[in-house]
Amino acid sequence: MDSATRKMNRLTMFIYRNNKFCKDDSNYKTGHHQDHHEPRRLSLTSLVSSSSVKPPSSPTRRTIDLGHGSDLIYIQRFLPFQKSWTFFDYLDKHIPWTRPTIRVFGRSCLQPRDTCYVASSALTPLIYSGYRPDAYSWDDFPPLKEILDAICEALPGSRFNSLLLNRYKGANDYVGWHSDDEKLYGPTPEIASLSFGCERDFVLKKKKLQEDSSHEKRGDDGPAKKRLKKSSRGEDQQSFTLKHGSLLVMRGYTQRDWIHSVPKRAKAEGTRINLTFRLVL
Ligand SMILES: O=C(O)CCC(=O)C(=O)O
Ligand SMILES: [Fe+2]
Repeated sequence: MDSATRKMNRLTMFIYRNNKFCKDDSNYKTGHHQDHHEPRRLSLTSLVSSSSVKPPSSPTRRTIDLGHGSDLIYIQRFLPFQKSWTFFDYLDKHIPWTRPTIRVFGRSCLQPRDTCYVASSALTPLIYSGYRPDAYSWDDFPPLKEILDAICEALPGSRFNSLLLNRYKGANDYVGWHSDDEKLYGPTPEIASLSFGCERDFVLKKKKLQEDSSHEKRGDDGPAKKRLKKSSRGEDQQSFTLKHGSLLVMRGYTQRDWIHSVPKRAKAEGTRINLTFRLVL
């Protein structure tokens, strides 16, 4: 075989393997995504220099009316698959993740996931579960600005100036029942939630009138269940599997009238990174 043929064969193999991978995106469901190293030809510099974050054709957008002025938008393939892995790797490596001690139901405990907070300067600080994260600057992480631009383009008229990042390092990491109804977001916050990596369930449950309005944030499942009247599945509960590269937007009175959680899932072995963009008023 001459060298030109060898070159051609290598090129054909490269194209074949990449296409095969693009079509087969099933292996990240349980977080076994080691294959994603194969097609990552995009350099990190292209993360900030190219404008290819925008999907080539507009992905399908589902609106879910929760009733009484609450609704959700779900866009499954908001970011392209491989680009999403490039973001995942950047965030996994470059975000200064911490696992803080928080207070839940009067007790101190380690937050069951890693976190980081990014916000524009001089905003009212965020405090949840007795924890006040230091805010990093958007300038520290240029790819986050790129993601923010893509979200703003998809949601005309929406504004975001802060971002809470969460990293779930396997099946036992979770976020308990809570709503993001802190005063600093106003009465009808819009929260845009972008997911990367291992798929996890995101469950919403309608608040009951009996619920104690001063409930603590992001607790474990037990006490929240006790305070809530038993909720029948159906209209009062919604569940989504948040896919790699997907965008979920919570709007209207969703934070006032609903609680949400990402429960532990034995089969979710891989790492998941979630970004929630918010507007501090
Ligand atoms: O990880 C998620 O999908 C949700 C995170 C969340 O609810 C929060 O940070 O308030
Ligand atoms: Fe939340």
